[in-house]
Amino acid sequence: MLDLEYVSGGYTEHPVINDVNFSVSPGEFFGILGPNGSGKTTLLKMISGIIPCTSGTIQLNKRDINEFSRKMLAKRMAVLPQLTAHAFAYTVRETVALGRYAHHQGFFQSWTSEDERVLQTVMEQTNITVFQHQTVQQLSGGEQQRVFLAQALAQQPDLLLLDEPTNHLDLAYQKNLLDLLKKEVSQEGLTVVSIFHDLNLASLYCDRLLLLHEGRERVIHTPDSVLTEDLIKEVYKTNVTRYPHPAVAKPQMHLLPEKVDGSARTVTIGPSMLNIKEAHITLTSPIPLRTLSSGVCGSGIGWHNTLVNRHVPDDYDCSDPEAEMQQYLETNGFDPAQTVGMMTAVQLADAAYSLWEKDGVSLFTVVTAGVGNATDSARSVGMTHSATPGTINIWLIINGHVTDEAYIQAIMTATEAKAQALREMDIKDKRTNTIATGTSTDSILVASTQQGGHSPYAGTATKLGHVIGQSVYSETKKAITRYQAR
Ligand SMILES: Nc1ncnc2c1ncn2[C@@H]1O[C@H](COP(=O)(O)OP(=O)(O)OP(=O)(O)O)[C@@H](O)[C@H]1O
Repeated sequence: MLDLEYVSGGYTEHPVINDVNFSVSPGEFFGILGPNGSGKTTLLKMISGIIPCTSGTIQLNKRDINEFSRKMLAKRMAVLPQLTAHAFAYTVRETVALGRYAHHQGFFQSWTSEDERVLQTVMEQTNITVFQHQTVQQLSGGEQQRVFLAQALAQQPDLLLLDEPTNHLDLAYQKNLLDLLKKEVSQEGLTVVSIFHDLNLASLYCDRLLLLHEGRERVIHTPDSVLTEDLIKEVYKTNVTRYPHPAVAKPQMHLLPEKVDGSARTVTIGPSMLNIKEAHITLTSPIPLRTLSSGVCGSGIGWHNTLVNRHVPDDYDCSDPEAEMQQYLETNGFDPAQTVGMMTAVQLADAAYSLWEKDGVSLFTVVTAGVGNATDSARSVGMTHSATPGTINIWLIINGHVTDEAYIQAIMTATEAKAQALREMDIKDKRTNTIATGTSTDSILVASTQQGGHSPYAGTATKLGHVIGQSVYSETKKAITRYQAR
């Protein structure tokens, strides 16, 4: 529906836009990205006909935009400009009603019931009906933005051009506006071409992205292909880290701030930070640790500075252990937002721990172990619960910088070492009478300071993996021996 071929142009004899080519299909949400001054607004002005091309062609529905009268173009294409100071004192209703002008035959055509229906619909969609009798200049920046979007929607265009539509909008209205546009795109066939500064919003909402660099197209593709660390670093000249959105299959880019405060000091997590009491073992780190855990609280991936392994009675039974644990942490002065919390019925005085420093690896390993619920994972039938305590909780805190792969391999290596300790100690699944591989309620945490030495991998072929395997094997055996002696 929109085709640009070798488009160049700008404000002076030196073009801002150079040889840009792309096509947008009907019903597509197309995003334009690029650093300040890369030519995004200039390109949008050229598409809307405000600035002429010095070379190349812009076609709308296979017709050159220069062949359209202003009014004909306004019926097909609406523009939501970057918000500027609006001095005029029209009411909100009057401002939105101006959007219907393109649909009127002559200047004096009377207001029709269809005009009124569209006006009411777009004011409701943008949530501005309550302001309709106020003047635009009485509104906040975000409210004004919604009024001008309503005006653009009132034009009922096929193509909507937007210049940073979420500028001035709070979080909820950013989402509302983009959800509304997406709905118009997918249900009504509207085509949207929008400039974005927020790469993550562009990733979430756009079907394809054009990345402009110094007035030229650097790449046009899906968010997955455009939002790569290398491309963004090259074009925006800043370091970013790419991560998947936790709930949507779209990439998200995270800025990496310079370390300018005391967080740059190197910390070694070790036994001096461990506090073993009858009720709980805690480890308090002076810096947040990057954690991956199966704890009751703080599970999954996160950053936490407190680790808690709490003693519960053997008959502990609770319908909502997460809420109960949260309550426990708060009551005992821990901030649940910064804490990974686990539980065990074993006596915490029997915990085994050591700081392992070997081959350039520094690892603090803490294990509490009971084997009352020992289970052979190859033959398990689900939760088993005996009268004796039976959980193995393992903490691995790496004094170093590790990758996501290394976190996963660390869990794998630790689990293998735990299974080997159980095998050598002849710990059996009581139900099957086969060697146990763990217990039915085991938990694990891998944490790292993300400072110092870098370990990309933690499988058994690596130095880190070697130390993880040895330490888990050895501390698990020690903890089980103490448990059995009790
Ligand atoms: N009216 C104008 N007259 C002359 N030059 C202009 C005009 N408007 C913009 N420019 C120049 O054109 C270049 C591109 O500007 P443009 O506004 O298109 O960039 P942009 O990518 O939209 O930037 P931003 O992200 O800052 O909004 C800049 O170098 C700018 O100085």
